[in-house]
Amino acid sequence: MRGRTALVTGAGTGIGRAVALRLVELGADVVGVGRRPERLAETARLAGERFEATPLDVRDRAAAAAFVAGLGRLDLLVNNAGGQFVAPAAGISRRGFDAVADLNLTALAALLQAARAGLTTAGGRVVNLSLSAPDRGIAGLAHSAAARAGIAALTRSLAREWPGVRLFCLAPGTVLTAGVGDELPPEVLARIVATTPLGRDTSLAEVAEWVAALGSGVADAVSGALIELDGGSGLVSAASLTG
Ligand SMILES: CCCCCCCCC/C=C/C(=O)SCCNC(=O)CCNC(=O)[C@H](O)C(C)(C)COP(=O)(O)OP(=O)(O)OC[C@H]1O[C@@H](n2cnc3c(N)ncnc32)[C@H](O)[C@@H]1OP(=O)(O)O
Ligand SMILES: NC(=O)C1=CN([C@@H]2O[C@H](COP(=O)(O)OP(=O)(O)OC[C@H]3O[C@@H](n4cnc5c(N)ncnc54)[C@H](OP(=O)(O)O)[C@@H]3O)[C@@H](O)[C@H]2O)C=CC1
Repeated sequence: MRGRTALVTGAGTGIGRAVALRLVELGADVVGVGRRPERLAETARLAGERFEATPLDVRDRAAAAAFVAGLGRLDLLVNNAGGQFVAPAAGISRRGFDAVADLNLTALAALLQAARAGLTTAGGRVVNLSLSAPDRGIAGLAHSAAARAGIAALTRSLAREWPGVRLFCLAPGTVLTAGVGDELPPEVLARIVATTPLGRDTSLAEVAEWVAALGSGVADAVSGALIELDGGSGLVSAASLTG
């Protein structure tokens, strides 16, 4: 990855940090964004000088577009920033739905639009993080499942429209980050993990390695693909986070 520039959103925590560190380890120059400067600063401390942190809210369209355009040539874009709250659909207000749809789909689409020229110049690659099997429905996550299914469709559509740019949708199942621990009680996470065919979670290192591999060019015969990194959980049943 030496000599290549990567942008990782949500690089201050969890999956985003692990991805940023792995890419730096492989020689890339990594730009990491997120809202909380102190989280990004910790990633920078761990990563060393080839990581550059910029506080940015990806939902701020103007700021995000200007920032991405300023990067110029872009070899790899990792759209990892995301999140939601767990609630039954009946308890999700219009504003709540909009907030989650915006963060996980609309803002991501806008960032891709802003990065198109830089990606095209580089013959670059994109990894969009989604969530395992949203198309089967996830009870307690209607807003996010809808947005995440949209990411896969967006990935496929842009793969048709942007010649020379490879786009992938990487959909983990359960990755035991602090972020997911704040959202879901341990017994719910244990139940989801136990019911996956492989009976296991997905490690941070595995997600980071997949992103690095897709970003490195080993999968350059592929574009538009959805890769479910979930121990097979999407195969067995629609998930429920509400019991
Ligand atoms: C098959 C395998 C499967 C595998 C399944 C694997 C397990 C799950 C995998 C998922 C993993 C992860 O995502 S890990 C990442 C975990 N971390 C997170 O997701 C936390 C991030 N969440 C957030 O930051 C926020 O919730 C975010 C979505 C961005 C919204 O932030 P905002 O500041 O824009 O929102 P706010 O202004 O606070 O609120 C906007 C509206 O949302 C409403 N709202 C906010 N929280 C609410 C709540 N708990 N219940 C109802 N409504 C809520 C508010 O009342 C507002 O509506 P009004 O009242 O009408 O005004
Ligand atoms: N952990 C899991 O089991 C799974 C996670 N995922 C997805 O993978 C991604 C990373 O998850 P994980 O590391 O576990 O969770 P985290 O909560 O640790 O990561 C989310 C990251 O996104 C950043 N972020 C959130 N909102 C914004 C915003 N508006 N602008 C810029 N950055 C933002 C956060 O930083 P800050 O708050 O500082 O802005 C944070 O670094 C998420 O999209 C998540 O939904 C998918 C499947 C499973």
